[in-house]
Amino acid sequence: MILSDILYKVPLQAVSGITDIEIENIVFDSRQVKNGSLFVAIGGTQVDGHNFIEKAIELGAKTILCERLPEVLQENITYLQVENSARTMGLLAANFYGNPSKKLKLVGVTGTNGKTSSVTLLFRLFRKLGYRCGLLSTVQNQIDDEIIPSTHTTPDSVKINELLHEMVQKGATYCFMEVSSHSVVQERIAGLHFAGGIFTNITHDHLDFHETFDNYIRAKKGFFDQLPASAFALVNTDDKNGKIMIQNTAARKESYSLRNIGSFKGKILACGLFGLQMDIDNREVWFKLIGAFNAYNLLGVYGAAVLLGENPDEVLMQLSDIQPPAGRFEQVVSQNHIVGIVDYAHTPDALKNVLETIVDLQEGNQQIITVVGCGGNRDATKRPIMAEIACKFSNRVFLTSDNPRNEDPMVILGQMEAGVSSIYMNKVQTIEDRHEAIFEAVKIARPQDIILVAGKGHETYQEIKGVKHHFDDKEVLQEAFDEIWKK
Ligand SMILES: CC(=O)N[C@H]1[C@@H](OP(=O)(O)OP(=O)(O)OC[C@H]2O[C@@H](n3ccc(=O)[nH]c3=O)[C@H](O)[C@@H]2O)O[C@H](CO)[C@@H](O)[C@@H]1O[C@H](C)C(=O)N[C@@H](C)C(=O)N[C@H](CCC(=O)O)C(=O)O
Ligand SMILES: Nc1ncnc2c1ncn2[C@@H]1O[C@H](COP(=O)(O)OP(=O)(O)OP(=O)(O)O)[C@@H](O)[C@H]1O
Ligand SMILES: N[C@H](CCC[C@H](N)C(=O)O)C(=O)O
Ligand SMILES: [Mg+2]
Repeated sequence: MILSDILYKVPLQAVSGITDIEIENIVFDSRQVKNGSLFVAIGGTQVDGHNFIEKAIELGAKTILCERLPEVLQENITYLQVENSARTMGLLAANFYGNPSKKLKLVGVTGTNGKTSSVTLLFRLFRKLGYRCGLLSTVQNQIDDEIIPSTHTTPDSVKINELLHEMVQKGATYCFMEVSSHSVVQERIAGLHFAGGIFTNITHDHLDFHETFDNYIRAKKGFFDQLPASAFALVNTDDKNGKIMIQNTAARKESYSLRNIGSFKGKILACGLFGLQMDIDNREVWFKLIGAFNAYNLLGVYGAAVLLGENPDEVLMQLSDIQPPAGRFEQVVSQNHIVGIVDYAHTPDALKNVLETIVDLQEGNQQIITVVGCGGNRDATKRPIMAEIACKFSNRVFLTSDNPRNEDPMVILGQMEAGVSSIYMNKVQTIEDRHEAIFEAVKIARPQDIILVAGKGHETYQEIKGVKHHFDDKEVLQEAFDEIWKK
């Protein structure tokens, strides 16, 4: 594509060089540059992409998009100077791929917890309603039946536009995507045209990146601030920051609630291992998802579908038949009836919600045994809190590793242990190796006991020092059940 076409309606501070040149691709990593690339220099959390401009030119980049021009400009290279290169990259990527977000209805979901659950429900619902659909999520990206592996909750702006373009080519009329707070701050969603946005909730997470909770709120609000007037902004008003999200949005303000008034009202009638029984807009419905927190996800999804023009009765009928995504309250039951639950709870609020749900299901002298860890190179302040929550709601707790990444697992575990009150000391044990921790949990379990293995959900790896080793909580639980309890 010709550079001047990619620059259509893109604000630039300065241009040096010709713009009628062919651009092969847009890249923001010098290691991906090929002949004819447009290289975007972005300031990062580790290094500054501006340091790699020379390298990119050596490798064949003909155009450089940057915030600061190099001291010496090279001949035959076009330099574009802008205020914010990440944001501008979003605009260029959209133009490069023919603005695919305008050719389908794109709905984004943001919130600390419930994004994957909500977008997956929406994707499955709209497919059942007869539409071709796309999905961008933590678990996987998808175009109808085709599964495309996912590396981030929200990919970079070039990848998003490339995938949306492919969705449009394949006839998709809807795409449901997760909008992480990182993606808003890093402008990964710049230049996208949303038909709607949903806010699930905001609780403690990612303070390593945002530094303060106020900054975290501001990041999520940034998504709603950029929605167009034609979109809807649907927020959970039972979350105390729900209304803040839509203070400055141009979009149509809508709300959902189990406790307050709202555009979409719901009530939990019953909640058990069978799923949820709810009253939604005066209709009684049964769902297959477990846990009160899923009542919020279901209500938000219902509201969004109605706002997108679907018939409420049809929506509820189809939604009642949908399964949750992988690794969200997934059960593995042993032959002697020990109930294993694998759940992606990796924040204090998610862990509390899942454990409260399990406590509600607890009968007689059933024990709750929790296996949990906290990720390395991520918010360290949530570690002591999560350990204390695990102890508060469980009879026995095994603290263990969850993607230590580049940190020492024993340091992470020490920070978790520091949060455990002295009254709980006798029920908690630290076992660094996750495989061993799950096996120990299974060894001490009796029939009917519930073992929660939290934090990794659908993940099929344990990331240690940059290497992803195969690890699947469900597989390990099954293996432990088979080895220890199969007669
Ligand atoms: C903290 C964070 O968000 N990091 C993301 C960020 O990287 P960064 O800012 O650290 O990049 P950097 O290494 O400092 O490099 C700066 C720039 O120099 C470039 N560079 C670097 C080296 C080189 O040789 N040449 C070169 O051109 C890089 O490509 C980059 O453009 O930009 C990269 C490119 O888009 C992302 O891959 C990377 O995600 C890392 C892998 C990551 O783990 N991110 C997580 C925290 C994340 O984004 N999570 C959210 C979900 C959170 C949630 O809601 O749970 C997500 O959306 O996935
Ligand atoms: N609406 C909700 N409110 C609170 N907790 C929830 C909600 N929905 C799901 N959870 C809990 O959070 C966990 C993660 O859910 P989900 O994967 O849907 O969140 P996410 O926002 O996509 O997370 P991530 O930020 O990692 O992408 C679930 O396994 C469950 O324990
Ligand atoms: N999207 C979250 C996932 C956390 C999952 C948990 N298993 C971990 O590795 O911390 C993050 O990147 O913080
Ligand atoms: Mg997710």
